Amino acid sequence: MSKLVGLVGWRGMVGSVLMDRMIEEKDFDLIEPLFFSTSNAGGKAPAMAKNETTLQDAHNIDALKRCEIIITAQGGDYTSEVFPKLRAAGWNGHWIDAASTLRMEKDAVIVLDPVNMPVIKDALANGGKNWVGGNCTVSCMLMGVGALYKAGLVEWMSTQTYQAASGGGAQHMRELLTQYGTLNAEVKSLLDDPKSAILEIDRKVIAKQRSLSAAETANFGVPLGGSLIPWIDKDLGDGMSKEEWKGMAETNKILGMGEASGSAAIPVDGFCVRVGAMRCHSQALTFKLKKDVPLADIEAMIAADNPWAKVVPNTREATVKNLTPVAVTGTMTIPVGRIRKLAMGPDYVGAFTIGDQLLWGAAEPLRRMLRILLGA
Ligand SMILES: NC(=O)C1=CN([C@@H]2O[C@H](COP(=O)(O)OP(=O)(O)OC[C@H]3O[C@@H](n4cnc5c(N)ncnc54)[C@H](OP(=O)(O)O)[C@@H]3O)[C@@H](O)[C@H]2O)C=CC1
Ligand SMILES: N[C@@H](CC(=O)OP(=O)(O)O)C(=O)O
Repeated sequence: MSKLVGLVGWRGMVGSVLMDRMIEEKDFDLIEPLFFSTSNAGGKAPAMAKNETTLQDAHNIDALKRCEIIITAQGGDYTSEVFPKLRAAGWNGHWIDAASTLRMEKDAVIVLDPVNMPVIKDALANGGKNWVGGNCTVSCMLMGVGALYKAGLVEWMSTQTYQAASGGGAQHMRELLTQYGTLNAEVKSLLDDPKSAILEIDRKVIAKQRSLSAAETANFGVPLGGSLIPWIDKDLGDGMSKEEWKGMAETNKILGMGEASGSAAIPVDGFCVRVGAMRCHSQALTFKLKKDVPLADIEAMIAADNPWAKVVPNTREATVKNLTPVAVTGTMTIPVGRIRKLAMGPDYVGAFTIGDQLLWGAAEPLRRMLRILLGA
């Protein structure tokens, strides 16, 4: 008989991408899904439901306890509230979670199996039950350049990110587009007139950006359309943003290095910046390698690492065609381009990589963990 798999958060943004991927990969053929809701218990479950066609209350511990596996993309508050109660009630099933809440717990594994299958297998063998998707920027980065870490070549890495609006959630994506629309409307008549002065357009745009209404900046707090925000997530009070902190903490935990394993952590640091892209996170990487490795070898390692990492030749033509959020959105491909030795010395390598933060950055590692648990 198929395992009963609870699905929580399936209609949210991450959850919807997860459902689409599960349908595409025929994951529902392998499970008996039980759909939960925090807002519509008793309502009709989506079409993927088989025998269990009524939405269950996502706060009902007895209903959750029926499941052998639970996948949640409902959010951190939900995890904080429900997970401890469920475990305290004696539930011993597998918990697969998109939220960051449990990520750094000792008994949780950050799942990204093309990169850390040995870590996952080891945890499974030791009775592991808690599986958490990684931070989107970290997961996309490791899908692209994980080969260099696996080969033990990285002495340190610096990241400069260009993160999409979707990282904040659906409302942030809407807000970005609304701001773009407002700015366009402000100068539409001047744009329509080819003879109008560009500095007049520029003056009107900046005046509008500086006077956007509170409603138009409710989510980001400041304008993002035509601007950028060099701070993502909480202020840790030591000059670092929480998103920047995750870079080193999660990279090392995923790889089974650092605190988790008793080995020295690889330093990873840089700046995380929100830009006006929709759902792809991009990042410029600087590596200090432990030795001088020929570029061709680096490219070959990256290309051979997993079926999704694709080396983009370091030419203008290939880069502008293949290495942009517009090219990557909605695809599983993780292009890695601009790979070149840097002026600082032969051990210094630069690269630029992009990933769809809702696919490899959120949904995909979860459904792949489900497959691992199902042995399929
Ligand atoms: N956004 C991102 O980029 C990433 C998010 N995550 C994590 O995933 C979790 C969920 O994020 P995200 O998907 O952005 O959250 P959403 O806000 O899109 O969805 C969360 C829940 O909100 C409820 N909801 C209320 N109104 C609506 C509506 N109009 N449409 C859809 N759902 C609605 C749904 O619960 P119900 O059906 O019970 O009412 C849904 O499951 C978070 O923990 C986040 O940290 C992880 C990686 C990336
Ligand atoms: N913080 C990410 C999105 C996200 O949900 O991250 P995390 O899963 O680490 O909380 C961003 O804003 O782009």
